[in-house]
Amino acid sequence: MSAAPDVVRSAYVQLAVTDLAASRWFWVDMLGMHVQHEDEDALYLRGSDELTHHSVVLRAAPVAALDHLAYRVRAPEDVDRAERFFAERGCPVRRVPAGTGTRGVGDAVRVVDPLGVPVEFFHDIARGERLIQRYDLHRGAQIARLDHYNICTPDIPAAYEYYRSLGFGCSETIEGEHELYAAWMFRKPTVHDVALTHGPGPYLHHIGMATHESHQVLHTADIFGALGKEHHIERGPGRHGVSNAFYVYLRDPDGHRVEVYTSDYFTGDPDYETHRWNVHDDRRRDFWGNAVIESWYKEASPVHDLDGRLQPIAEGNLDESSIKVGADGLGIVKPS
Ligand SMILES: O=S(=O)(O)c1ccc(O)c(O)c1
Ligand SMILES: [Fe+2]
Repeated sequence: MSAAPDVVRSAYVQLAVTDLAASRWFWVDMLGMHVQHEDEDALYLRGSDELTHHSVVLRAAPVAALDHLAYRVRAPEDVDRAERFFAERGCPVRRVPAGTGTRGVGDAVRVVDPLGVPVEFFHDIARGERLIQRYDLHRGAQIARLDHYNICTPDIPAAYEYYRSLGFGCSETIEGEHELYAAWMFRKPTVHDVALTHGPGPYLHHIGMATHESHQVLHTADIFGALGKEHHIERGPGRHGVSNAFYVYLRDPDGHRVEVYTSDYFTGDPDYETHRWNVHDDRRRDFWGNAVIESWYKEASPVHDLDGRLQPIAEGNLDESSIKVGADGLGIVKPS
């Protein structure tokens, strides 16, 4: 088997959205992302810390779905490695030469990975102006950068092994007596580039966008409330057990879930050890034991194949939301 591509980080997501103007209001006016390019077909957005062309592409389409996730790889040769790695595993693979794929991105390869998720691997990408200290342009949620993806898949152990084969570390897990319910996997030295959530899939559960400060997470909730748009707030604000991050979950106009997320921790030492949570610990999902709204477990975005067709869904065999533990808030009996 060929060597895995050297993945640097989760780099951008392309979402199909049904109303570009409504999406622009949510992602630009409310989240404060910067427009690198826009036309009648798509918006190319980035956070204030991001020096590459975009981290979110919103493509006008009749049906809302995930077009693809994208990982940046360390060198151009890693695009070739990715093509070989996935072809050898029998995955659908399509080379996307520079100028034929997503605006701003160079030579790339797109695959449907073993979990059924459409993923692009690229190295070359156009640069954007340095906005890190353009505080005059920071607004709304003041999103700094894309931090992670969260995907729903019915076989977490298999998904864990797949991402380990790509060289990802595992920062934290949620485990039952015999079951693995969730895992957080990283290449960049933070808690995750991708989280694996048990459930029917493949689905995109959410995109995690990082801010620098917890007050920006609180401000995000306040501005949605101030505008009478509180229905876009789904869960939180709160403090995660897993990752220790401060968070609020939003739903965009198409229902795509976005987490505004800050203050997780460093995972870059070679001997980092996975932190394991028991599924019966009601601090795992919310460190203060707050309930997790059922929609957070039950709703997610469908994903496309390489031709833009919706992928079939496989059912899962575990249901964490059925665990009668404080943090899930579903008919919960608090421990005495
Ligand atoms: O709810 S969890 O504490 O499991 C959690 C941790 C980190 C995340 O990014 C997340 O979306 C959810
Ligand atoms: Fe997240």
